Amino acid sequence: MRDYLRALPVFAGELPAFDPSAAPSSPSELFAEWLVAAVEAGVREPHAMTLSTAGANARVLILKNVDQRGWQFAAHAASPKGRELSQDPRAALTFYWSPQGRQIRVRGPVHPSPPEESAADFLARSPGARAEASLGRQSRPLTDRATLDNAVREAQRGIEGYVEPHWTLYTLAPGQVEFWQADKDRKHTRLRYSRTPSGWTRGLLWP
Ligand SMILES: Cc1cc2nc3c(=O)[nH]c(=O)nc-3n(C[C@H](O)[C@H](O)[C@H](O)COP(=O)(O)O)c2cc1C
Repeated sequence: MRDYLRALPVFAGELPAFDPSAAPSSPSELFAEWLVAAVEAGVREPHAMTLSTAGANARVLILKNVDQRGWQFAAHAASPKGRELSQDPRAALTFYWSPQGRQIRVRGPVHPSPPEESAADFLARSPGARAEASLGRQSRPLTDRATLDNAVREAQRGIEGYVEPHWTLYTLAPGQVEFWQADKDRKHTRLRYSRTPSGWTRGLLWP
């Protein structure tokens, strides 16, 4: 396996240019620029990201929105990640867009959004996704597939107009955001934004 892994290429293909001196003053603006570039480069699911929680746990989630408040995602509050976030709000998000050799790391505390925003997110989901989420059993042991199918079928009967009260739109308010651009010679470009009381500061990091 070691030789097999060693033979796999890293940062193959053409990599985009990144000039940190021309970067916008806020990380959400640069994130939006990189996201659009990732879509144009054909990255599949560029809005899939790894959420790491303080309980030394990580999983992939879908990004719901980014604005001046932060990066948003949605989940059931009774899931392991929901419980971990209520115990310790410190978290990190990681994006990796392989065709471009780009990584983005976002760190900061996570807060639940107001119930009406969470409800709007829940209602925007498909009926099947709402029914599944309404069960509130995520990550618990499952005896067999038929039990899941029956439970979802049952939940779908009363799903019209129902809002799952534990469904939560979370916002990670970033303290630091790092943009990482791969370089074939390993002289990667790293630009880190740090939040200060007077706004964002920017600085380069050693690769
Ligand atoms: C591409 C992708 C997108 C996902 N999106 C979400 C999501 O938006 N919300 C969610 O709760 N789980 C999502 N999941 C499932 C999570 O990775 C995870 O399995 C689940 O939330 C249970 O995590 P937990 O046990 O840490 O709470 C997604 C998985 C993948 C692979």
